[in-house]
This record gives sequence, structure tokens and C-alpha cells, in this order.
Amino acid sequence: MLKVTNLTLSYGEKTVIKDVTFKVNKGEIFGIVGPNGSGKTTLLKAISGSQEPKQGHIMLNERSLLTYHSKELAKLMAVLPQQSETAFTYSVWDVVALGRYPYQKGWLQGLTKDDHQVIEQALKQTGTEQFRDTPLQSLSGGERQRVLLARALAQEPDVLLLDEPTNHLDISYQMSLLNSLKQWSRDRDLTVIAVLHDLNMASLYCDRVLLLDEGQTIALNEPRNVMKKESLTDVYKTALECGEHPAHPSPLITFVPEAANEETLSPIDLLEIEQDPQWIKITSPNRWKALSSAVLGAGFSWHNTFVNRHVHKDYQCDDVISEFSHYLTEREVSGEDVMGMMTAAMLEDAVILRVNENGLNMLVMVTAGTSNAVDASKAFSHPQMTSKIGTINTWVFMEGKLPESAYVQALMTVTEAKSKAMFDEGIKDEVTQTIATGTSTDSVMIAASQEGEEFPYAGTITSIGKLMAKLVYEATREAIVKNKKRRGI
Ligand SMILES: Nc1ncnc2c1ncn2[C@@H]1O[C@H](COP(=O)(O)OP(=O)(O)OP(=O)(O)O)[C@@H](O)[C@H]1O
Repeated sequence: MLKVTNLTLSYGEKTVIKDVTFKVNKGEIFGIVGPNGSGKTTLLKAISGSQEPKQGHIMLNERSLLTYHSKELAKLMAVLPQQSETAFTYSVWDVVALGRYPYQKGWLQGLTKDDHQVIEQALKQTGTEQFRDTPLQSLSGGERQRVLLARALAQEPDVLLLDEPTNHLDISYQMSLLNSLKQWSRDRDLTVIAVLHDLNMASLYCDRVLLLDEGQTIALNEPRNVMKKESLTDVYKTALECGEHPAHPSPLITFVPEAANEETLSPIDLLEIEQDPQWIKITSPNRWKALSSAVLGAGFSWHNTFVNRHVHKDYQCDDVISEFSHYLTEREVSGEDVMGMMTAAMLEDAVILRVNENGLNMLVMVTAGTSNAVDASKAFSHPQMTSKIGTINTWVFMEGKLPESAYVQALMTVTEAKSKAMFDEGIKDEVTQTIATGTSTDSVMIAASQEGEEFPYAGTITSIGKLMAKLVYEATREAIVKNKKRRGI
């Protein structure tokens, strides 16, 4: 539909778009992103025909853009500019009606019935019907933006050019506008070329994205292939992370604020450990990003309080989460902040190991009760689900930045180390009389400070994996020995 080849654009001596080439397909939503001054608006102006190329050319429907008459072009292409005109004293209806200008044969010809219908539809699609008699200048920025979009739609274009269309819109109108664009591109093959500042909106809604920096193409691809941490950090000079959207298959970009001032103590040194027969509570002034299978705060979440709570071995409850939250409230701890586990093991027997060597800083806590030990390879032969609380709870705190993939590797590392400790302590599955690999209700947590050195991997081949495995193995064995003694084994 639109083909831009070796396009170079300048203001006087200043070149702002340098040798840019891309195609936009019919019905596509094509995003242009990049930092301030990277040339997005200038490029859009060239596509709309209002900025002449210094070099290169633009083809629309296989025909050079330069050969179109302005009225002819306006039937094919509508523009929603970045700055909305404020000098209008026209009513909203009149402004939207201007969108029908390319279809009028002469100055004096009035609007046809069809024109009226198109105008009404454009007002309806943008939710601006209620303002039809209001002067444009007395509307808010967001309302005015929607009216100008209605005017663009009234042009019934094949291509819609939008320069930061969500600029003045609140989140609900942003989503509603982009949802509508998506719908129109699917239903009516409307081609949308939009300059967007919000990288997440571009990720969610664009079929492809062009990332510009200083007038040059840095990347041109589907959002998933453009929104990469390295290139975005480089282009925007901002600390950010690219993850996965929790409910949609698109990348999610999150920005990382700079730490206010440098802590001199390691985040592990700042952990406060409270240990008594009722609970082990570790608190931190900072939040840690944890991955856990806990009762409270499971999955990935950020916590500053970690509770391993002792419960009676016959503990039974229908709504464990509410009961646990109530337990915390009674102890004046906010449940929102807590990663919480339970165990029937005696907390006096907990093993806490702390290591700071070769730049690796780690703390491991294990409590072990093994009366519920299970051989995972034979768990299927256990007669029924038991809900005994003989449990091994394993916590790892490590200083450093870990990507989510490394948490998954750490989980494997820790589980393997725990199983080996069970093996070396000869803990058997009472049902199958084979060596147990864990208990049926074990829980694990990996917490990283997300400050300091980056560790991309945490398997047993890595330095952190090796240390983690060693500490978890030693702590688990020691905790099992204590548990055996207590049970008189
Ligand atoms: N009319 C003009 N005359 C001279 N230079 C201009 C003109 N318009 C823009 N520029 C310059 O061209 C460069 C690209 O501007 P442009 O508006 O295309 O960037 P942009 O990526 O859209 O920026 P923003 O995100 O701030 O809207 C900038 O350095 C800008 O100062």
C-alpha cells in the first residue's frame, strides 16, 4: 500500500531522516517510535505529502505521492496531527464536517445525505456526539483530540496517519481509541501509521514497529523483536526491563528508577531475623523480588517480610490464605507485604547459613520435617492425597540482579540439592520404602535483591548456582539431622 524508499528529509542543512526504507501493508497498524527529536513527526509529514523528500521517494498504491492532487490524496489519507488547532471557533459538528471537504465538487455545493451519515457515524465512533454544538475551543484537550479524530474518520480514508493520538487521552480513551483502530483495520482494511510515545501501547496494538534514533532505522519488525532491552536502553538512555505481558502475548516494558542513594551495607546485612517457636520472621528495609510456592505471596512478587510459621501437625483449614492473613493481622504484620509459609517442624531446628565470598552474598534458611517424605518417581502409588504438614521449607536470599529465567534455574538447582540431601541422609518414603526426593508439601523461595551485579543464569554450572546448591544441601542435611534427633531416629 505504502512504500518508502531511501528517504532522506532535511530542514535546511539539518538532515533529520537518513536513508529510511520500509513498506506498510494494507490493513496494518504500523507504529513509529523513538526518542524526542528522532524524526518521527517529520517522517509522518513526508508520508502525508506536506514535507518534500531531499532524497528517496514515497509510493502510495504504486504511484508516487508527488503525483497526487491534494483533494485526491485527502480521500485516501487522513492526518491527525500532534498539535491540535485551538483557534477554531467552529462547532464540533462543523469541524467534523470539514472532513467531507475532499468529496465536495465545488465551494458552494452543500453536504449530501451521505455526507451527513458519515459525519454522524464519525461522531458516534469517537463518542463526541454530545459535543456536536459545542465550540471546539471550549473542549478539553482529550475531547478535542477525539473530535479531530472524528474529522479524520469523516474523510473515509484508506490510510490514517496519527501523530501521538493518545497524547491528551486518559487511559480509558487511549485503550478505546486503539481498540477502535484495531477493529477498523480488521473490518475495513484501514491502514494506520501512528507515532506513539508509549512503548507498551505500541507493543499491544501495532503489527510492526519502526524504531528511529537520530533519523535512522534502529529496528523494524514485530513489537516482540523490536522491544529488546539492549536496543531500547541504548536509544532511550533509560534503565528499563522487557518482560512478558501477564495477559497478552506481547512484550511489556517497565522502567527502573535510579536508586536515591547508594546503600553501603549489603541488602543481606540489612535483613533482620526474628526466630522463636512460633515463627521465623525475616524483615528487610527493601523489597526483594521473590519466586515462591508459598501459601501467601506465591509466584513472582516483591516482599519485605518473610514468615515461616509453625503450625500443629494436625493443622487443617478450609481457607488457609484467610486464616494466615488473620494470623498476621493479629501480630500487626501487613499480609500484603508477606511471603508466608507454614511448617509443623520445630523452628528451633531451623538452619540458617550466611556466606559472603568472592563477591557472592547469600543467605539460606531451611526447616525440615520428613515424616511426610515422598519419592516423587513413585508418588503415584501413594493411596490418596495426604495433607500432613511434614515439610521442608527452603529460602534463598541472594544479592544481585536476576532475570526471571535465572529464578527458574535457581529453583531447579535448589530442588536438586535438597533431593541429594534427602538421599545422603537416607530419608525413605514410608509407603514405597524407596529413597525420598522431598516431602509432599515442600515449599521453596528464591529471593534476589535486584541490586548490584547481574547474574543471567543460576544453574549448577554458574558461580551462584554452585554456592546456592552447596548451602541448600548443607542446610537441608543439618535440618534433617536435627529433625531425626527430635524424633528419636
Ligand atoms: N520546522 C523545523 N525547522 C527546523 N528543524 C526542525 C523543524 N521541525 C523539526 N525540526 C527538527 O528536526 C528534528 C526532528 O524533529 P521531529 O519533530 O520530526 O522529531 P520527533 O521524533 O517527532 O520528536 P518528538 O518526539 O519530540 O515529537 C528535531 O531535531 C527538530 O528540532
